[in-house]
Amino acid sequence: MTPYPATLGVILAGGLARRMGGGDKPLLMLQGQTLLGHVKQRLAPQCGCVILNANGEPSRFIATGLPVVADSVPDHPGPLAGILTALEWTARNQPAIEWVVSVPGDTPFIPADLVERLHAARSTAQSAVAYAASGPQEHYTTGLWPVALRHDLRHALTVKGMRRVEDWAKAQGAATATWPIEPFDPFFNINTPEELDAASTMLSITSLLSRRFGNDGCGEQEDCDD
Ligand SMILES: Nc1nc2c(ncn2[C@@H]2O[C@H](COP(=O)(O)OP(=O)(O)OP(=O)(O)O)[C@@H](O)[C@H]2O)c(=O)[nH]1
Repeated sequence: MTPYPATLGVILAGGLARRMGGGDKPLLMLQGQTLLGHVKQRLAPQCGCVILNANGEPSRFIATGLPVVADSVPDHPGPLAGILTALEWTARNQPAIEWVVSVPGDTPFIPADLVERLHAARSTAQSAVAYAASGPQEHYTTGLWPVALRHDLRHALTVKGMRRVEDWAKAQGAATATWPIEPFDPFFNINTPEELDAASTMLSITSLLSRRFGNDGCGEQEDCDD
């Protein structure tokens, strides 16, 4: 039983990965596991269920065991489309769940207390939404969004032409939850081959630390029917 309301997790993998040279960046391998596998392993214990937002042929993600949901608006308008897709999917398929947390598929070190602290931040600030920060850096795509705001978001995206998650989050009076960047940034994200190498080094260090000092909070998720 979590100390916060039931929350669906969406892993955002709908981008074009241009800086990586295209292809499915979340399927790149990081020490024997895909980036998606790392993200899922950290997110699943925090959420009632997890879905994958990705475009194109869904069968290439079959090994993840996650429901794959394509953008509900056309032409790759950016991560807001992935958030909208998850809010609408949840309203349709998991009507008892009122919250969605979004995490990019290229961020393999998300914290084990992500969802708990995002809920705490929006509840303390009495805000409708919350997003993550680390040190001075804000991570708008790692955020907590109420399913009830799906109509507002669809309007912002398709009628007003809004594109930046930052703009929509701030229009809702977003709260922020901030994590330290020492010993490393838990929202380190991978855009280039060099950053994939850096992540491998970071993973070696965290594995060593968790073997020495204990559990890293990873576990299994419940079933998530679509
Ligand atoms: N659903 C959806 N997600 C997107 C879209 N564009 C980007 N994203 C996701 O938003 C997050 C941040 O995206 P970016 O870093 O801007 O794009 P990227 O595809 O990861 O990489 P670049 O193309 O190199 O910028 C990633 O999780 C992307 O998968 C989109 O049009 N639709």
